[in-house]
Amino acid sequence: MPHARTGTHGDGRRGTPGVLPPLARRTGLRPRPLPPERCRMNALLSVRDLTVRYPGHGRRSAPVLAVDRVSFDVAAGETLALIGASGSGKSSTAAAVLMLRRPDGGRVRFYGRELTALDEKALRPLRPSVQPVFQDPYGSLSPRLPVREAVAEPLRVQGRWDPASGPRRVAELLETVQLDPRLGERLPHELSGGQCQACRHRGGPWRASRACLSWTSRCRPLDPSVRAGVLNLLTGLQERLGLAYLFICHDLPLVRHFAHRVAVMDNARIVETVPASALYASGGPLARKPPAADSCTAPAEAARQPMP
Ligand SMILES: Nc1ncnc2c1ncn2[C@@H]1O[C@H](COP(=O)(O)OP(=O)(O)OP(=O)(O)O)[C@@H](O)[C@H]1O
Repeated sequence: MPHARTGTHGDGRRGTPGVLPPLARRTGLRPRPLPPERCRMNALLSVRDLTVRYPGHGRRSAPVLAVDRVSFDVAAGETLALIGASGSGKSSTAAAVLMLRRPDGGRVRFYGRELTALDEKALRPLRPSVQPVFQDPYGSLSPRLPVREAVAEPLRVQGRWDPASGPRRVAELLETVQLDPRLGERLPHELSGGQCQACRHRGGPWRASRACLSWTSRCRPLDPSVRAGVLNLLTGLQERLGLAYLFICHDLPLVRHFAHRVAVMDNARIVETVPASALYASGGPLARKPPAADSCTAPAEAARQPMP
């Protein structure tokens, strides 16, 4: 078995403070190591020929082909960013991967199980391992439950709640995500957006040693230090637990920093997959067509990603 190694991004980011990318310097984001070699060889999430169609509404509107035979892999410990112009099919891809919407074609294989072949009942136990993190952090927490209850909920659901040790474990977990345990008494609307996002990850260490998180987010411009905190938290969890992330975001500098690879969607297809460090490189996907300040573009002329 090959020896696991910690790599670099090829641009000298790891472990060399003098050459940290500007975004990391400005925001306090941690530099990202590449996933170990052995992890990159094993796809945790494998998507093949994924297809999503929406029916037309009424007699005049035609059906929409939102995802057209999309294929990609994400390894344990790896972040794959999905970028592309608005309407290119990113959210529909994420929804189908998460099986929130049954795909109309193709296969989704997660941790060796073919999700697309399972019915709802068989999917249920796998759901905690494939988690979305939505752009609205408030919407993912019950508005009426104090934060400590939201944190305790996975343990209760799994029948693992121990009244003697439970409160201490909740406090420890809040500390793990860098929240003062006293915040546990508050309701979600009494927390900042970043604090809510941190709570949303409460189940991570308990729920799954492997998880696929889809951040179906436009990375709303939270306070940069809060956002850096959330992303550092995600990075820490990924390193500790070998999580795979599918990261959907319009903030390209952030994508370049946070992701290992980037898949570019255009008109329902993945047209190119490149290392994140190549995002702005000469001849790279975005070098050909500079992105607008708040959005991203996809090269229409690029060939479809070949199937492995
Ligand atoms: N429920 C729906 N019914 C019909 N068409 C839909 C539906 N949801 C999305 N679409 C269409 O599918 C296509 C892909 O939409 P999708 O939301 O996946 O794109 P996106 O890349 O995530 O866009 P954005 O970056 O704006 O969120 C678009 O043309 C959109 O209008």
